[in-house]
Amino acid sequence: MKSVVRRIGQQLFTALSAKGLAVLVNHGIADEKLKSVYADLDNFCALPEGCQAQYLRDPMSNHGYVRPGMEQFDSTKKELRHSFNITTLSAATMPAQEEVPEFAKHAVPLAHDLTNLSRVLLQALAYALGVPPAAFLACHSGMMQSDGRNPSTMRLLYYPPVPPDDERPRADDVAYTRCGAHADYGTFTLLAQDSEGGLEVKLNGSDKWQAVGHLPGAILVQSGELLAAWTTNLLPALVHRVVVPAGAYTRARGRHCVAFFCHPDADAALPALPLRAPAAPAPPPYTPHAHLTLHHRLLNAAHHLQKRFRETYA
Ligand SMILES: O=C(O)CCC(=O)C(=O)O
Ligand SMILES: [Fe+2]
Repeated sequence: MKSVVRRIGQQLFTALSAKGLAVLVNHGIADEKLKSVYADLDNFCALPEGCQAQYLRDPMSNHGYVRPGMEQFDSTKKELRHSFNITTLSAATMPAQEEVPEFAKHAVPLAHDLTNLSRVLLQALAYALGVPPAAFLACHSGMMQSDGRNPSTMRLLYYPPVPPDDERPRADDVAYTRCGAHADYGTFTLLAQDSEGGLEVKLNGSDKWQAVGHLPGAILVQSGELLAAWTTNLLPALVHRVVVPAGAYTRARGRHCVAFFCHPDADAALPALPLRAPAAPAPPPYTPHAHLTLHHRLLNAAHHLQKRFRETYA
């Protein structure tokens, strides 16, 4: 088992250091589990606003429903996106049985699966970086423990169909997008998506957006800002966005995905990296929020996260 995890670590390190992105196959999470939560989120989005309002995101815990426009990465466009952030697994904080019958029943096991998968990847990465796997794992011990010690979040996302240009009132002369450019804030993000497409990334060193193709059943691993800061950019954060597809047919369809944002515990001090690393590559040309110094980010992951939330949530 240990040698398998080591090998995964080597492959993950190679992919994340070259691209900030890795593709996982044979991860053991059945597609049906994802389809079930996609359907539950559709049902939640179809509820009357008054009913949804009980579940609006709580800024303290980051848990809850985020309506389109409430979180913006790109202030120049309207971001058409519904999210349901899950940071605690208590059924009382999820849509009730009478509203979306199996929401909690589907979401909780999926959150456990993604937590377990994250734990394997954390150990694998630790081997590759030369830090003690148990210590690195211990820095993430509060993931999905529902006790407020760790900000890791499973987010269900639904991007509704985009209104066709000719049906948009002139006064509403606003450009739409699905998700503006950003890098995620934590250690890494696991991303499972349906086959609709639209995800684009800037691979390390390039200023060009590249579409990420859809590999059925695969889960993407995207490195986050905290991992980049901790490794002094040996593993650069992946800048990504979700664009509106070009064709009228695909624009008229919704897109679903599940993102699992893996973060360290709020009070964790990450183990020091051994100085075996080669010289860190130059930072990517697009460095969002460059005013936050590396030093500051490293010392205070919790403040870093709160700052990002202030920047993006209305
Ligand atoms: O929908 C996606 O594929 C990505 C969503 C995303 O980047 C985010 O919520 O941070
Ligand atoms: Fe993201």
